Amino acid sequence: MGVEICVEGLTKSFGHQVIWRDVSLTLPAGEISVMLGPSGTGKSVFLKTLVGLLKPDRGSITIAGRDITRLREHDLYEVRKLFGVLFQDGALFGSMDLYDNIAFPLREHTRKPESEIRRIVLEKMDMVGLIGAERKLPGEISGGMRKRAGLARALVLDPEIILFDEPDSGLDPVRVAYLNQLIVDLNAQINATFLIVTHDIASARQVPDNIGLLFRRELVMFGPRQVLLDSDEPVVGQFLNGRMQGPIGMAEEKDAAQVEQELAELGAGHRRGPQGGKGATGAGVTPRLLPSPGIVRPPRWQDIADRESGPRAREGADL
Ligand SMILES: Nc1ncnc2c1ncn2[C@@H]1O[C@H](COP(=O)(O)OP(=O)(O)OP(=O)(O)O)[C@@H](O)[C@H]1O
Repeated sequence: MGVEICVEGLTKSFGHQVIWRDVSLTLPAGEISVMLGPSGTGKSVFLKTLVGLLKPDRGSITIAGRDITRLREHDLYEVRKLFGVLFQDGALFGSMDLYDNIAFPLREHTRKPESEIRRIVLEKMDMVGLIGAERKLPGEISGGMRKRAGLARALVLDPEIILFDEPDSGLDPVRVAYLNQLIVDLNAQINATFLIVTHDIASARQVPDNIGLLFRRELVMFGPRQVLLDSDEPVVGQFLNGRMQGPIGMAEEKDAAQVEQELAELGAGHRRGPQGGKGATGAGVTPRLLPSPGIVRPPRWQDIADRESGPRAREGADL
């Protein structure tokens, strides 16, 4: 059913470099959340901290009633079994075919017989559309297929939580669209809690229930998708519209006077970026990507479908 992750007052530094401080948020059980932020703001560090690979300096991460920042290695090992992680490149073993790659966690962490392993591997390969590619090596397939293989491997231990580190990196827009649909479909089918780190604005607008944004060593905002898409917070608007105008600069943060001038110009209707315009919503709130027809949807999807087809959504569509 997925478990809730409750993060409170989390701070992480490497030496004197503070990565982020006082991060608090709750990833609701079974929902999809996306974490955004400019490069280097510590999104990957956040994922690694959630799974217990990095220790925070302060704060707590409560999963299934236990603060994992205080667990000993042995107990942490048990908690990690709740997680599936999709790394950026799929993190497949190059010398193993896809079948053996996907079977690896089952052979490593369980005592299941090969017949049961075969059933599970083929089931997960089917879920991600890879049936027939069992004997391919990672080097022989496309980047999109490698991601799907990595996803199948993340699924074999039936995780309650799946973390995705930039699942769309290196994929063309069509492959990203297919992967997004797969993510939404999987979430509806297995009902696990998903957290996705991405730079892809279109994905961030359509896929999640919740969006968070890390900037200037803080979590600027975390909340329901529509709240962030409607937000007047300059950095949120800049990021979700991919604009140059706003607090985020090319290599580093801009000074306050420059930001103020840019935002004033933007407010006065001076369009300079590809999607210049005021507010995060720009051309209305992007509709939510729904699970494919035929997939039995958990109850929250009905609420989303009703909301998306309600009067407000129609107003947005008329703009
Ligand atoms: N093990 C480590 N030791 C020291 N510094 C680290 C370590 N891991 C990450 N960092 C630093 O933490 C900062 C944040 O890195 P991270 O990879 O989490 O950023 P990110 O937001 O995921 O970036 P991107 O969007 O470019 O992938 C960087 O300055 C990085 O150099």
